[in-house]
Amino acid sequence: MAHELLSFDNGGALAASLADRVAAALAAAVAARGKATLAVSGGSTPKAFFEALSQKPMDWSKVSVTLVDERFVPEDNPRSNHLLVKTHLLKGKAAKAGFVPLFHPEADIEAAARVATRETARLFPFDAVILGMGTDGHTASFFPGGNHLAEALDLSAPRRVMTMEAAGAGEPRLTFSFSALADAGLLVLHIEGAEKKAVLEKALSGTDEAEMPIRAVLERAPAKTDIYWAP
Ligand SMILES: O=C1O[C@H](COP(=O)(O)O)[C@@H](O)[C@H](O)[C@H]1O
Repeated sequence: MAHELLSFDNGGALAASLADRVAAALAAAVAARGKATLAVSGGSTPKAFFEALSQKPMDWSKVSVTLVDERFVPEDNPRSNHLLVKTHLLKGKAAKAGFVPLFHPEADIEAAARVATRETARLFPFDAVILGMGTDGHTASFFPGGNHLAEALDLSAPRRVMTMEAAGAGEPRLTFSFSALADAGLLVLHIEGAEKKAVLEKALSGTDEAEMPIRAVLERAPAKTDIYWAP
């Protein structure tokens, strides 16, 4: 499907613009259906965006927030994406939002994925999904060499939370399937820096999704992907 590159002078300008855009999408969903759903990424890139979004006035009590992917670690682990969102987004005006975690303290990660699939089923389709991208071309936890990559990228498979292990992933991961993310009302890829711009250009110049899973989003997502970039 189509994608569009939106370039900004700096990360602050990007964060402000993206926060305006996401807040408008969530407010429109609340006005239309009485509720809104948002799935965000972890990593280092989204902090300024989270801070800006947390201050947007709207009826946050009607908004459910979740993660596109999570490490199989509890919320108090410094590498937890939940901790990142709690610290930078679920505060200020956004403190009233509901948070739906992917991590659950089950005996094993497959059991946690089953619980997360059940607990997140009411969120689809997402009103807004904000993806990130690693310099290896992964997005969500769709990692090159991931043990469940082909199933995760299958758009005809049911929307669900899956497990993923990969050499580049560190801990075992929980991730929404591509089918759960790809038809969002607003689908954004948020990347910053010259290195990620070069990774994006490489992704756009080829077709092998196993090499660079971000290509699935750029080429096959039914929703248009808006790429927010700043140096
Ligand atoms: O592992 C992850 O990394 C990507 C990108 O993170 P960044 O630190 O380079 O911004 C992120 O999109 C994903 O949610 C996260 O789990």
